[in-house]
Amino acid sequence: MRVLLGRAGRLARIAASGPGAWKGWILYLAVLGLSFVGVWVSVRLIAWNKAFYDALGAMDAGAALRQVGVFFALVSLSAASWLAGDWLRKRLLILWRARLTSRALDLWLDGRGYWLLRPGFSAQAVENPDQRVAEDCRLYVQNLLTLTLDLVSEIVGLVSYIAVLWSVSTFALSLGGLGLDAEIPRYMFWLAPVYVLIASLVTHLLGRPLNRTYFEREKVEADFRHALVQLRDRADIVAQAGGERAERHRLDRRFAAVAGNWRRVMRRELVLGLFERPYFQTVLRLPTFFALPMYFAGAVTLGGLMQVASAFSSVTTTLSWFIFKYKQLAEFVAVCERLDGLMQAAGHPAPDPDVPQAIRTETGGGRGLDVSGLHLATPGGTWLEPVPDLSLASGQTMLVVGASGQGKTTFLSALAGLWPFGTGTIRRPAVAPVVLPAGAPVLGECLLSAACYPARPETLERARVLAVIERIGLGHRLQGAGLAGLSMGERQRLGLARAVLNRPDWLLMDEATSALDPASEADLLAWLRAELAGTTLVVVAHRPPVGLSVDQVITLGLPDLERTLA
Ligand SMILES: Nc1ncnc2c1ncn2[C@@H]1O[C@H](COP(=O)(O)OP(=O)(O)OP(=O)(O)O)[C@@H](O)[C@H]1O
Repeated sequence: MRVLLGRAGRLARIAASGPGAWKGWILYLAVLGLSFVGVWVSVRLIAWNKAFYDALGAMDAGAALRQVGVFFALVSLSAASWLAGDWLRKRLLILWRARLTSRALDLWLDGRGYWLLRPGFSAQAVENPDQRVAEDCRLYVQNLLTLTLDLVSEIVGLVSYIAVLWSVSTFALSLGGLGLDAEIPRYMFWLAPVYVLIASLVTHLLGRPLNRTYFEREKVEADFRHALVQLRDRADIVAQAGGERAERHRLDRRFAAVAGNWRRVMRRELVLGLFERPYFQTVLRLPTFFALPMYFAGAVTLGGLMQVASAFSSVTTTLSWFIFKYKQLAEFVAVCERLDGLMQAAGHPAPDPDVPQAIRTETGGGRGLDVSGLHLATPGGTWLEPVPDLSLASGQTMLVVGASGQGKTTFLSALAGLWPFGTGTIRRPAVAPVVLPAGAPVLGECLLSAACYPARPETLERARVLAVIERIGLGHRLQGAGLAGLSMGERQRLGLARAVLNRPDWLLMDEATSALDPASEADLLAWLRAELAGTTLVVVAHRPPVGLSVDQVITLGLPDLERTLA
């Protein structure tokens, strides 16, 4: 319980604090105030019960008609306050959800959690972060509002209903029928909490396994959705490989986990429902039966009986909050665990502590690079071949070669400050480099944003951006098709445009021109070098790029076979 309150409290602090937090609190208090109006109407309806049924018992048509009018007035007030409360509650929901989402995104992106906390990279990898940010933020705020607002108004309601029940259940229950010479004064009043306490304990025992099952449900649903997104993203590869059956098998396996979890949820909800459902249906009827002995003994009128039954069921229904909300509480517990887990992990993203992470990075004033004693390891702790010590002056070009799998890409990651595993020292420019990764992935939503990434197109001079796109030979793609179907060579051209438009102090290129024909490669690299004359260049390639003069070559691990033969 303490752990849950800790998690829920940490998340609530994020949602309800910060600049302009007062707006949220005003909305919260307004919703709370409106829910009190609802409580007042319910209390008033208990008194209405007596007045109406007594009027019926006395065959007083005028009084009964007046009570019909009172009834409609009360119901209208209740409906109006409910609708207003619901509207304000929805506004509050989006306000607090936006804060929580923004904080989650800050932590996830700024601390590089999205990179460091990937499965296979970190011992505390965060699974399905997309679902946690997109859905859990919404579910958390939704449940927080429903549960806390309900709880407060239930507590206020409870005090009012208890007062009413105390005042109307004046009669005692004689235990003479059981052979005892005793009686329980105000027995209807004492019966209510005992009845609910026993029911709550039973509910908790039957419903406890639901927490874990709900937690699993979110995970398996997210895994299934993610598998479908992967199929969409890799549509061309799957189609070329004729991988439909393999994909179907993968999706079936993920869905089998969803179905398995669903069956477990069904079983557990059935067990809980076997108790909860009959309880729900009897809680409103039983009070009348409990009060019948007094009615037949002539201690109360028909109106009095209805009033005491109504007060009793109001008290028991309010006290039964825990029972009726059990499933929602279980879901809330699961959401708090997932969302707080993401926030905590992203706040201190730590890769596997058992693998050495002793790479010292110094940022020098210039654009040069110095590497000494650098020895890199994989996230699993396997050492790669040591990187030769090197010194690259500002504006120079270095070619990195080596057979496949020797650590060239890993070396670039380490230079960029993204690879924590290993030992040694790197002195590098202060500002982050532009990295053109192997495979030439394209980031951005249209050609303009992809060419400028990570700069936003509106921050650069539009005529220049268009001229660069023309220069790399993609002017014809400015209209229409967006980024769909760009060839590997075209994506690599876009990468070169990114480098030119972002004008980095240093540029890391991983097989960034491998798909270009030699003439285009020579032309574009000469253009890139002229545009970025002062930029320090580190180029990973299995064959020296055509048209780029290289100042230094280093070989990582085993050399390329081609170079060995040469
Ligand atoms: N996230 C990771 N988890 C486990 N092993 C990794 C990871 N990243 C890289 N490795 C391993 O580290 C080694 C070096 O990989 P790297 O990609 O740096 O090689 P490379 O020299 O760039 O290869 P290629 O020329 O084929 O692109 C490989 O054995 C690779 O499997």
